[in-house]
Amino acid sequence: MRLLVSGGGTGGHIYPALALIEAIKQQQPDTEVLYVGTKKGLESKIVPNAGIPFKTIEIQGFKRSLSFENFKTVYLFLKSVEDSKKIIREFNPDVVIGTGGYVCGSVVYAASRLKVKTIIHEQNSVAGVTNKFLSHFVDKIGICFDDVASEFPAKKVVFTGNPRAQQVAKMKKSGRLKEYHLDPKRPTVLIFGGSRGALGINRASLAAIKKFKGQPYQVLFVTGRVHYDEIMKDPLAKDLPENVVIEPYIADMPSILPEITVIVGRAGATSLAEITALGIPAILIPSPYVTHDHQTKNAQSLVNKEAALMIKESGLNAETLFDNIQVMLADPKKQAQMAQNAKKAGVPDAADRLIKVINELLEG
Ligand SMILES: CC(=O)N[C@H]1[C@@H](OP(=O)(O)OP(=O)(O)OC[C@H]2O[C@@H](n3ccc(=O)[nH]c3=O)[C@H](O)[C@@H]2O)O[C@H](CO)[C@@H](O)[C@@H]1O
Repeated sequence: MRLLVSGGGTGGHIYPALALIEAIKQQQPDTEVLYVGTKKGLESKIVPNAGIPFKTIEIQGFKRSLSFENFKTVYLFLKSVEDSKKIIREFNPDVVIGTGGYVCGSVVYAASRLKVKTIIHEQNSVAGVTNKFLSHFVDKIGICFDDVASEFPAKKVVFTGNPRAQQVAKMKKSGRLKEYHLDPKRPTVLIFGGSRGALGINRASLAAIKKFKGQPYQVLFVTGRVHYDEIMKDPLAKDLPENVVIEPYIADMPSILPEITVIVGRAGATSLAEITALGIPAILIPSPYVTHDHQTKNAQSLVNKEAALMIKESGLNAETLFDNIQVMLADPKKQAQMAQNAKKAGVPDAADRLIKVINELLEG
């Protein structure tokens, strides 16, 4: 099979694509893959590092108000559709898959104009702007939350779950925490604010560091690459307690997740797919800065199943962060129940489900 994938901007759109590619290559080793992203998005680092052929186009998102920038955006969109067509003609894919982010808008649209088979994957409980636009042109739409189905043409929608879940579900404890100078035998709290880090979570975590001192658990606090230097300059990050480690980014998150006792983080859809794939108790702090507040909706779906706790960003500070961690760590019964509930919400065969959609589309 010749597979062209596009999705980017943030990790939440990139890692599902990489997980899908990994699963397809396992099942159909002669598959040829090309990934199309932008230079500016995280994909320009993550995808070549994963050894996947990568090409870029130039694109930018629309501003909400009428502005000169929007004319530039329209120009860039039309140009990027032409550039995408060139790449598609050269690569000659059997199918083009978009996993979200502005970049896949141009690529998948161009593919549909060239009559190439197309699929989009929507990770969230609220449809992204790009996927909503593309839903009129594509053949199939893979979703991860039932709620989002009503936003798309019904006959195209298939519930697949997020392929990243399958990649993570098969991971076992491997002692990798040692690489971060942590003890794999000690309960571990992982704090991170999605793929780019989150200022609010970073501030509260920084202010909570002194409280973590002497606790029976250890804390791996991941700041996000762009925030790391600033955090490390802060006096609160000096003389860290022996049980706190600060890192800018975890390149191979699936390898450490099985060793994590509790996750504190945003409620990005791909993070939630990982949490539910393994059944990790979580304290979720949804980003209030995303379209239609979709992270609150993502998080609420787990809270309703008693699979996670939620703190609103407006109520987040060192005390609420620390107190929620204490409550969770002090109650193994609650942890186990939450883990079980989370796992029930997981879709550990999501990549296989999406591959089935691809195969059926190609056969049909
Ligand atoms: C601000 C924003 O627009 N966020 C969106 C973005 O979030 P974001 O890109 O943060 O996505 P998610 O939280 O869903 O996923 C983050 C991904 O990055 C990985 N990771 C994170 C930190 C790290 O150090 N190493 C690492 O590998 C996680 O394991 C996970 O696979 O895409 C998600 C999926 O469409 C949406 O639900 C989010 O609302």
